Amino acid sequence: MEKFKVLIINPGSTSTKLAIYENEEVIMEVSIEHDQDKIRSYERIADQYDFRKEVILQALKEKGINLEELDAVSARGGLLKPISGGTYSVNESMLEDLKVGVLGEHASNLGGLIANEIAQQYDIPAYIVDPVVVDELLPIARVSGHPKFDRDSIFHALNQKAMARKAATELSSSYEELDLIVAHLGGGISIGAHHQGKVIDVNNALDGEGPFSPERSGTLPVGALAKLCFSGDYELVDVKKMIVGEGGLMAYCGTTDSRKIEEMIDDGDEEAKKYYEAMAYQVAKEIGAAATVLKGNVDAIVLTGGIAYSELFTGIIKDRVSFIAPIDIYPGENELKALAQGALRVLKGEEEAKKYS
Ligand SMILES: Nc1ncnc2c1ncn2[C@@H]1O[C@H](COP(=O)(O)OP(=O)(O)OP(=O)(O)O)[C@@H](O)[C@H]1O
Ligand SMILES: CCCC(=O)O
Repeated sequence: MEKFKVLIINPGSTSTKLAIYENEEVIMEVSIEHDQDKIRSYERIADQYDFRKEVILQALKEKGINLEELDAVSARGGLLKPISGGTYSVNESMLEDLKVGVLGEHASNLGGLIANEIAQQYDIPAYIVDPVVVDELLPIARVSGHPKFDRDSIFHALNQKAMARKAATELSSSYEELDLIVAHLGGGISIGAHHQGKVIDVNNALDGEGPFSPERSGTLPVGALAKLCFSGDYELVDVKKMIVGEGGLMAYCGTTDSRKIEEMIDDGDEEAKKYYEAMAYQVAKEIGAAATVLKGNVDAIVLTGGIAYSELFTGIIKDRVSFIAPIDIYPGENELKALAQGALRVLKGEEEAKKYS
């Protein structure tokens, strides 16, 4: 069997994760935690380009990786224009959009850019796989409630699709044949209705939709929010932070770390208990909504992301949604493997790389 060696790059807000895969096997994996003061010293995420690239190259050097042996680079990226799911070749239009942040700033914008530079140097292809802007929404799901606003699909597409494929394998079926609900429970929370391989509805996890999460507000009462915006007490930047970064558990309990919240609950903190349960309640409610999108035909509900490690949290959700379908719990995320698999499907000729335009 032909062997392919792929460098994987996954830039997150506080860390950069790297791996080398030889076909499905991990040869090396490392998570580089960045100095937060250093990260904050850059005005824009795009300004971190040189810093992150150097850190990556240094880490690969320290691990003794010979970049000449690589067959491809696969990266997480980015806030591009809406696209369907799959593996994309990094091309000029994509690089332009990642540089200017066509849909906004996100750490994953750096993925395609850095992958491209390394790939060019070694004359190999660079790919991105299932970026956060994967948009497979049904036309009806795009309607917001006012013609001035459309609903956008921004979510944990890479991990949701990887875990949906895993669930399909365990059901001895294929992703394209099943109807699944996938709840990614991380710093942000997204709940996707997957219908035969397409995410036909999902909450926009980066812009105040869906359940609240450790660091995000989710949907807020819109009239009260409009009033607050015009109170004169807040700038746009403050309100944006309430929605993403400093909303949700952070605003209620002062931490985004669910493990700390559980310690607070163990110590008898009733407020922490109320808000943690409320977050699980909102997740369950959104899963119920996704079940209606799938008209009740749900083969499985998948719970994933960091908080899926918590038996307390998943227990509250299970209690409310187990009547809908069997529940599979795949804690954490498998984004590095998903990036490798996306590139491998193309390198092995099982899929053609899509073109971004
Ligand atoms: N064993 C655990 N038990 C409970 N919660 C946990 C556990 N491990 C991680 N978490 C929680 O998971 C959350 C972070 O999840 P994750 O690492 O998936 O998010 P992220 O990668 O930072 O953000 P995102 O998933 O939105 O990209 C935090 O609230 C963290 O406390
Ligand atoms: C919603 C996209 C991924 C994230 O930043 O949480």
